[in-house]
Amino acid sequence: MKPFVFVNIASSIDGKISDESRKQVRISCREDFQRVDRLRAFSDAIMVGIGTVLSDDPSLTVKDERLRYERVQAGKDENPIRVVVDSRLRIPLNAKILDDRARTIVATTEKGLERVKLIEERAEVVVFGREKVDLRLLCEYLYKIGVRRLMVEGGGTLINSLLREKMIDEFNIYYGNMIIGGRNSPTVVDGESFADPVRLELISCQKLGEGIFTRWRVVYR
Ligand SMILES: NC(=O)C1=CN([C@@H]2O[C@H](COP(=O)(O)OP(=O)(O)OC[C@H]3O[C@@H](n4cnc5c(N)ncnc54)[C@H](O)[C@@H]3O)[C@@H](O)[C@H]2O)C=CC1
Ligand SMILES: Nc1nc(O)c(N)c(N[C@@H]2O[C@H](COP(=O)(O)O)[C@@H](O)[C@H]2O)n1
Repeated sequence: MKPFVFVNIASSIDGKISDESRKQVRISCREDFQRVDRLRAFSDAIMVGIGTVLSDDPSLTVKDERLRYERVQAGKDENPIRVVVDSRLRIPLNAKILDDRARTIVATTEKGLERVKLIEERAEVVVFGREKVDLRLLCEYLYKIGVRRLMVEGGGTLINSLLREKMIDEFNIYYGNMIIGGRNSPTVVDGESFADPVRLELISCQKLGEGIFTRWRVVYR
């Protein structure tokens, strides 16, 4: 069994999620950040790859105090669980994601065992796989500990692997009113191309702020 897995990501019109510096680019408008905050609040866990942690140093917390309050009223923690996929435990000890604002799970492999003790002082460490984190096992584990809605916020490398494993149920993509360009700028799905393109079904499409918010169901064949 696995959680319902959905991606939420902000893209430029040319499909880029950052520029060639790989630093965080503000693509979403105010309305979209509010939408993302609600989505976070209604998720049980939020997952990112270590590339995103090293580039953006995200906190992955719910920003709106009222939404955190509503979670507590519903018997949940203030913030969803944060999950980092990090094969070699490269996560910096001062990463915001390791602060005490939310429970954090760092998923690693047998290649990441050297730093386990250090990280375990700040987060739960789980080991699935030898070279890359086994995402299927990780998702099964998350389901076992009660995660039913898993929000994946990127980046493109992690999303590619999850798609190959047929783990993603839905994409929520906000297209901001900009072109970023750059052959080496990260995209929504990076890494190797698919021999047979992954097919999607459009669920909805709406103007939001200055951009477009789209939802897509993944159709695996
Ligand atoms: N615009 C947006 O909404 C967002 C943009 N970004 C951008 O994306 C970029 C980071 O993306 P990436 O470099 O692609 O890194 P990523 O966040 O996808 O992490 C990939 C890394 O995770 C590790 N990993 C472990 N097991 C893995 C597995 N089974 N499959 C895949 N990866 C595995 C590997 O070290 C791999 O290099 C940054 O520039 C960031 O700003 C990231 C999130 C959202
Ligand atoms: N929704 C959205 N729009 C953008 O324009 C973005 N650049 C991102 N980036 C994602 O948000 C994370 C930062 O989260 P915190 O504000 O630190 O909680 C970042 O790591 C990306 O995953 N998202």
